[in-house]
Amino acid sequence: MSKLSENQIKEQLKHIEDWEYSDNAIHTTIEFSDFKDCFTVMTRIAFEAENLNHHPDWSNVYNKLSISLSSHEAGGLTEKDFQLAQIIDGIVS
Ligand SMILES: C[C@H](O)[C@H](O)[C@H]1CNC2=NC(N)=NC(=O)C2=N1
Repeated sequence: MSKLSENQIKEQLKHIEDWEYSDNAIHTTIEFSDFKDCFTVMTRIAFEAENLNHHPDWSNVYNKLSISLSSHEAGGLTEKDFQLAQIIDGIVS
């Protein structure tokens, strides 16, 4: 999958909520009421990521989940990153 141009990235950013673009990746932090809720969502995201064969760089501390998406093989952002971001938005909203 090919790396998106800056203009394509700008267009794609309109379709996702609460993600910021920096360092060739998109990032978000989500807060839950507790660890159990957070890990439940992480499990759901993990199944979607496997399905897409596209995986988040993420970290979790108690009720907070920080996610960065980029396409390692393309060395930047591809449509898959935005596809997964939209799926994550759907799971958390
Ligand atoms: C072999 C397999 O297709 C690759 O390693 C996939 C798996 N998941 C991936 N996830 C992400 N975020 N970027 C990749 O380039 C990537 N590549």
